[in-house]
Amino acid sequence: MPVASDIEEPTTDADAGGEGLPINEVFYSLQGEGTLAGVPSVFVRTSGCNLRCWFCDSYHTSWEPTGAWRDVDSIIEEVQSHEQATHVVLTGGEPLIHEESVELLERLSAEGYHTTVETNGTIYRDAPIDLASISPKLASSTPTPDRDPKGEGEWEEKHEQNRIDMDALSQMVDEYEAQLKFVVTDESDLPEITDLVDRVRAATATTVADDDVLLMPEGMTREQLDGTRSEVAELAMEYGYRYTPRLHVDLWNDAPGT
Ligand SMILES: C[S@@+](CC[C@H](N)C(=O)[O-])C[C@H]1O[C@@H](n2cnc3c(N)ncnc32)[C@H](O)[C@@H]1O
Ligand SMILES: Nc1nc2[nH]cc(C(=O)O)c2c(=O)[nH]1
Ligand code: SF4
Ligand SMILES: [Mg+2]
Repeated sequence: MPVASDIEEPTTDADAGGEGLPINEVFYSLQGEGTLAGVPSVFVRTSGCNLRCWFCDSYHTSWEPTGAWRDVDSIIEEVQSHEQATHVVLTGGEPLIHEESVELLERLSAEGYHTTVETNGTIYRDAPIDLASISPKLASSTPTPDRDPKGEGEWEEKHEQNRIDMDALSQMVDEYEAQLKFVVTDESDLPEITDLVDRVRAATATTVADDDVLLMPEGMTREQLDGTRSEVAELAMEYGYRYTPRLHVDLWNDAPGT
């Protein structure tokens, strides 16, 4: 499976502008999260993010964005090289910070692919998205000085201000088939989740069923998930929400390109 290091020379600043999209990695795997878990899929990971979750499992797309600028043709070509795949997952970083993601999705859709977009739900774009896999960020994601993986809390305020945009979130839920996939650190996250789900329900014309709400245990390694998955599974049963595993972590731990 191709990994980040297979992609030309990384740029140091994925926000710096260029032709096409800053791509951190393209790889073929099983969708590990959400309602399509287990489906063979090609992942296209853009670089750059408007948030900075302390726990981000894609550090080199957020805290230290790296990648190579690639045109849409070359990305499509690499996707098509995985001949068995009918599903493509566009992720990041935050893929919807890039206007060019719309063109990529249009081309993928025209080629007949099912498209999932993994997004933090803060930016709305009009694009052929078959599944909006929205992971709104909770207060427990905020990089306070004691949890900052890089600096001393410089991102705390910006992250806190930008992590929820109700207009973008509601529009996404209204326009696309959507799942709300929350990263759960412990039971203290649940009141915020129920409140946010209520607010989304009030703001949209769409029915958001309890099983459109997914609780995903926080953890980027098997060892970390060992500390969260049982509690999160119990919370899903208690609240009537859906549990999603992190199948890729269970299968391959934190290996690159999985
Ligand atoms: C790296 S993000 C990229 C897409 C988008 N920026 C977002 O956050 O939804 C992909 C998925 O991984 C989740 N994620 C990131 N770090 C995680 C961690 N340590 N444990 C569990 N899920 C994590 C995110 O919430 C999101 O659902
Ligand atoms: N196998 C696998 N499934 C995933 N689902 C969402 C992912 C992501 O990073 O967005 C992801 C990922 O990184 N790997
Ligand atoms: S929003 Fe997504 S990519 Fe950005 S820091 Fe959080 S988990 Fe990472
Ligand atoms: Mg991932």
